[in-house]
Amino acid sequence: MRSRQTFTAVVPAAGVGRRMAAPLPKQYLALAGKTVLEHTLSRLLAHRAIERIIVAIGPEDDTFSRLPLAADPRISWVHGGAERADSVLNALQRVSSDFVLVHDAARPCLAQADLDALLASGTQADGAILASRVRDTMKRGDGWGSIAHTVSRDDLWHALTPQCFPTVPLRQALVQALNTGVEITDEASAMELAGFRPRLVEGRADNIKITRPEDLALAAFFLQQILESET
Ligand SMILES: Nc1ccn([C@@H]2O[C@H](COP(=O)(O)OP(=O)(O)OP(=O)(O)O)[C@@H](O)[C@H]2O)c(=O)n1
Ligand SMILES: C[C@](O)(CO)[C@H](O)COP(=O)(O)O
Repeated sequence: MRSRQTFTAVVPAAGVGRRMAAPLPKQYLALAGKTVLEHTLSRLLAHRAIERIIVAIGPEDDTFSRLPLAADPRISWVHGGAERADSVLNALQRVSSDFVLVHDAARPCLAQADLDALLASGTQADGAILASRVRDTMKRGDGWGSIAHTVSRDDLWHALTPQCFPTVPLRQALVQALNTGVEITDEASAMELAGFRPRLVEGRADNIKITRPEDLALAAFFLQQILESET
């Protein structure tokens, strides 16, 4: 990464957290004294190359504006959309930097060293994503609750976030993918469909996405470990 390169980050935070089965959206659940979203935003703002953050929030969200961080001049917000990709695209309309980083609000356990590594690779034409190697043996189900076959785990990765891309190609790729109706669950999927080959940057497996109830306590532990290791 060129030493002066700066980035805008987009943080999709407009989900309802169905799988979390919590009384409020998971990005606002309490984690180590703050909300999940505040930790995620703080992780990004702690990096000198992150100049601005655009947060996509839900249409009914009246919590974000009450967070102390919402007053930070580097942070602005847009309304999200029906799917994660729509939320990201809404935020991308406000991005003017050459490169953009997209990071899930539900991933607070982001280590600065991983962010450094991603930003160093993300300024190439095809972009880059943080990813962690699959460790378990992987099975494909037959749709009826049994194993169809075992999937080779050679060079098989979990796609994580942040994901970093040139802004204009990403915006175009997302529009194109959404118009084709293909399910897009991360930004790299849209870029791949548009013919790009994003780089895989190996990151920590504890950069988990808080998705199910058991993830919150795990995230609290991982976040504490990461913050202690960075002081
Ligand atoms: N329409 C949506 C859906 C999701 N997200 C965000 O995308 C990230 C990853 O999505 P996911 O973990 O699936 O969050 P939810 O959609 O809230 O979870 P669920 O699928 O269990 O409802 C989250 O930070 C979520 O807030 C978003 O901005 N807009
Ligand atoms: C973007 C992502 O976190 C990469 O693994 C994942 O695709 C988000 O999926 P979700 O179903 O929206 O949580």
